[in-house]
Amino acid sequence: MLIWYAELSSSLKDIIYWMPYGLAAVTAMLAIQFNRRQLIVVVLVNTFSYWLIVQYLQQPLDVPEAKMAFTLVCVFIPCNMVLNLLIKENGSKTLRAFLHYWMLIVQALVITILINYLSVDAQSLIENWFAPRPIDGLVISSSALAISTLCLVIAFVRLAHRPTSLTIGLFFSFVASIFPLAFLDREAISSVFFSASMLIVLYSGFRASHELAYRDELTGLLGRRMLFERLAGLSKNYTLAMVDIDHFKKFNDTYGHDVGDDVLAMVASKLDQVEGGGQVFRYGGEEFTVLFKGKKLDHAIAFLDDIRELIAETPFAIRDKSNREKASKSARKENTKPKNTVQITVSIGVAEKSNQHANAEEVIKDADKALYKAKDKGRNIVVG
Ligand SMILES: Nc1nc2c(ncn2[C@@H]2O[C@H](COP(=O)(O)OP(=O)(O)OP(=O)(O)O)[C@@H](O)[C@H]2O)c(=O)[nH]1
Repeated sequence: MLIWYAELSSSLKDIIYWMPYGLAAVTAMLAIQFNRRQLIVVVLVNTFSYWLIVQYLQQPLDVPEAKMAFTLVCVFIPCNMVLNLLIKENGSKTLRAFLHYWMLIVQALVITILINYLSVDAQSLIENWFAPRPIDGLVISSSALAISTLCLVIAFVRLAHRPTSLTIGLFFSFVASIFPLAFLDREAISSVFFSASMLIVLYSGFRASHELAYRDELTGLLGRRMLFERLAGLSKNYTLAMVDIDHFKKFNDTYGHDVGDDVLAMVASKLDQVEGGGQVFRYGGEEFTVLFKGKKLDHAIAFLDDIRELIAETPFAIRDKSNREKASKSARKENTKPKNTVQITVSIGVAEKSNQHANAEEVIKDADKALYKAKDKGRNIVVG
């Protein structure tokens, strides 16, 4: 868009000018629908910043109000974007969410007042800190650059700590929003980059909602719904394995449901390391499915056996709760450390899609039959 902008018709230029507002409206509607405060905050930050740029920054930066607007927007965007990433998502209609919106509205009012009504002396005091002193052709000031860089580093650490679709989207929408600040002299740059920023959060909002519907919360694996969707798109040439944790009921009865959940998560993370092109799904309860697209039975069995062995060789640490309750305070400290370990094993039944299978359900049935055989044979084994 930026490359061809000069040659575009005036009506197309108008569309580009209004695009950030249009995308903001769409994102806001979806954010309310998805119940996501973080998306609404991005909409508010971007909409106000874009308005500020359009309103005050279409003139040379040495005009006092332009200088002040630029100074403030360079601090407003990074600080609010990083804060948004750091505050945990807890819905768009909670008290905390409304406080956050109000905080932004107050900031927007203060900024507008500062630009229009602050005395020249007070303005120059603020500008001494943040004024746009160009560095190497960039318009952004060194202090604004320092603030943006610090906020980007914090946002990146947050992203690395919890890389979900939404945090990835929030991070890159932040990058897209601060980018034009360094190149404000280019025509239409803010329209294009604020639009990009909105599109990124819009897309990540869709991704996050999609994952919510298709991902299993406990294990982080894709769920049964996604398995059947994937299977519907495959006609032939795949191998499918059903994986079941051995004696899991006994385990649950002995150590409790919470420890059982930990075991499920551990087995899921080990299974997810399967090689050879296997994709893992939580089928339900303590059963998992591994799908090998375009692979033969022997190929799948070899990789599944490796993963079965890996699970059997990984000791699972149990915290002894009952003893902890009886123990004295000092002893309690001791007991919070893993006390004993247990061995977890899985049995695996495998089936390859053939002409005799009319549909995916029949392949699953055959893999289930093989799984029963594995249990009969004494468990901790792969049967194909
Ligand atoms: N903690 C926990 N337990 C679950 C979950 N889903 C299913 N279970 C338990 O998994 C157990 C399944 O046990 P069974 O199907 O009887 O079989 P098993 O004890 O694993 O024995 P074999 O399969 O014959 O080796 C039941 O006790 C369920 O309550 C879950 O999400 N969390």
